[in-house]
Amino acid sequence: MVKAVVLGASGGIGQPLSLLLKASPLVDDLALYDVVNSPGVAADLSHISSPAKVTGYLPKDDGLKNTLEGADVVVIPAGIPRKPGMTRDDLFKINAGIVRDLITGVAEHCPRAFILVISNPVNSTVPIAAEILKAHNVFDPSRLFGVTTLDVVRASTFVAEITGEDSRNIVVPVVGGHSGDTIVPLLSLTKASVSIPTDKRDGLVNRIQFGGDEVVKAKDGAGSATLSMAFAGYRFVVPRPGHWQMLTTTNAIGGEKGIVEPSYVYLPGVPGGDEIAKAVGIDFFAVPVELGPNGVEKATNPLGSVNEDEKKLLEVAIKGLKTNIDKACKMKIPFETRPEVDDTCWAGAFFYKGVW
Ligand SMILES: NC(=O)C1=CN([C@@H]2O[C@H](COP(=O)(O)OP(=O)(O)OC[C@H]3O[C@@H](n4cnc5c(N)ncnc54)[C@H](O)[C@@H]3O)[C@@H](O)[C@H]2O)C=CC1
Ligand SMILES: O=C([O-])CC(=O)C(=O)O
Repeated sequence: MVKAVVLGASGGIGQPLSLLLKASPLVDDLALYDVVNSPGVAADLSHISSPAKVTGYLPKDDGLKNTLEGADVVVIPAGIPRKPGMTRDDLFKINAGIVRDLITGVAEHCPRAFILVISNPVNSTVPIAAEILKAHNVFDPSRLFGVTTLDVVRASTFVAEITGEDSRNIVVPVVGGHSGDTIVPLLSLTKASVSIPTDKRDGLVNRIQFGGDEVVKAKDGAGSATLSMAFAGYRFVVPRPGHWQMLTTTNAIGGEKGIVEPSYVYLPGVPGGDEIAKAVGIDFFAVPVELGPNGVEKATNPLGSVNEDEKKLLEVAIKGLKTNIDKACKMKIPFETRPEVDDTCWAGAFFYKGVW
């Protein structure tokens, strides 16, 4: 039995993601939550002839609790998207509060679920989520994931456009974070081995880093990537058929091993992560992680074999990420009822107090 939850299910990402989850025979129970329209989305999806039972909840009548109880996987695309001219960091103020409230619900009602944070800015919302979970004494770093899969999906697509390969056969490790130059595609480690013309390399890196802006600009005020993000989010939750699959969380819950997917995680808390955290000098960083029934089985370190250009990209990314992580963590407002939080980051305590 797999129960999947989507928080923010009525939105641009939430609806197509919920559709894909409903269509999957691997999901038995699908619970949808939003501040608007979720019962309608659930009623609509419930007519689809696939096994999952679908329910939709609003905040009233203990809606969040009823959504989350018994959840195995909680995907969070709740929050506002960018408009042209905005950075992901500009979303911090509003989305940080939304993520705080939803993660508090997760901590209270399904603390053992795999938590997949899509809401931007991922570089900061994931550290915030970690702090909330810590404040509730239920933080398991192996179960908290910042979803960076769209960067990986874009990398495969854009490399294939240049090389003429089948994009499904191309896997590019994309590390770092999820915004502009914190996104670092390690093209030198692409599998299958491809030949990218030298004069196309910089443009390709830039397109992967700023693929989100391409969509924001094209949508011209109507939001950011939703359909490709739904695909990417689904890919993180449910396995795909075929040899290009990178089996993911539902398989992992089922006990399957050897599932690898890049994700933005709290490195010091996951097996293999300590060494990478020391190498990059920050605690949150996206690397390919191997998943298992308890979440991250192992963080893999591709950084040892990168080329000189990639080393420079990494330096820039680490600097930007440090700022994003510090921003989430530096909100030092001590308060008396604060549960035990470690002294590296107080954002959770801050949120608890309802200051944000
Ligand atoms: N990680 C990634 O790669 C990507 C992240 N995103 C981010 O995903 C987020 C959502 O994007 P869209 O779906 O396009 O936005 P949207 O505005 O279409 O949908 C957001 C949904 O969240 C709901 N919501 C707001 N506050 C809520 C709360 N407290 N509880 C539950 N639901 C709540 C809204 O009612 C709305 O239905 C944005 O922050 C966006 O930047 C978008 C694309 C890629
Ligand atoms: O660009 C945005 O704001 C949405 C996003 O994260 C992406 O498309 O990668």
